[in-house]
Amino acid sequence: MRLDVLTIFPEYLAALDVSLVGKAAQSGLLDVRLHDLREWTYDRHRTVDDTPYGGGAGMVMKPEPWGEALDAVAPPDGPTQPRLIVPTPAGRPFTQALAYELAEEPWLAFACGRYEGIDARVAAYAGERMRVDEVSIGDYVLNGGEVAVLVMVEAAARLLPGVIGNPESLAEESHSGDGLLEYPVYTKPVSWRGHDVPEILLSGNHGKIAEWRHEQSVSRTAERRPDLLAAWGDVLAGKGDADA
Ligand SMILES: Oc1ccccc1-c1ccno1
Repeated sequence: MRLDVLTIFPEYLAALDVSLVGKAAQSGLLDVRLHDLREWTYDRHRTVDDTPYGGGAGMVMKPEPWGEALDAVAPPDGPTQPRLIVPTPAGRPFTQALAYELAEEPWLAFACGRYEGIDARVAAYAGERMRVDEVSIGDYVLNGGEVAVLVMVEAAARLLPGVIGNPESLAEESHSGDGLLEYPVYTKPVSWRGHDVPEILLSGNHGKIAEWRHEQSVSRTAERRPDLLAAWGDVLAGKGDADA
């Protein structure tokens, strides 16, 4: 998978050089390319923003540098085009399902907006030749898209074959296939500062352990994410697909 990240803070993405994503890049599973948007500015101050049409506070990222950067990274006459992901609080929610989708893509490009956002014509222009998804990683506001890119790249890259040691562990994670939150986990020592490991986990009865873990997942989901259980309630009532 090729990953291009366009940003005015390429140093922010240095985290992509460490841990699992860094190892994947070193092993050739990922081809990570960082681009400083200011390479496509030509004035003395290397300006990337300007005041918003229609008034309002803050600044908007100018379309010209973005258009030239996208054309340089993904030439319009090139044989293939990337799927462009634009992190924004106004985007569709980033979910584990979308992470799996992105992990299937041969080429992803990420456009990191700052200020009040990127001139809307940039997504329209890119959409003339590539798939463009505006994506939010949650209902809160950041100063820029770089953090969101780190989140999405890690969530997708870890799903690539060969990136994590034991792919079986993917099946039991929160938001994995069954849509429930994962159960609590324990390791040695069996007793620690007055807290003991639940007896069932020491029983060796794998059927009972699986049952207990499922009960824990359901109770955690009901307590912390009743919205996920509601989705399952609809499925059980034959009203739809929990993954929708
Ligand atoms: O708050 C943001 C500012 C810029 C780019 C992205 C975001 C964001 C917030 C939540 N998901 O993405």
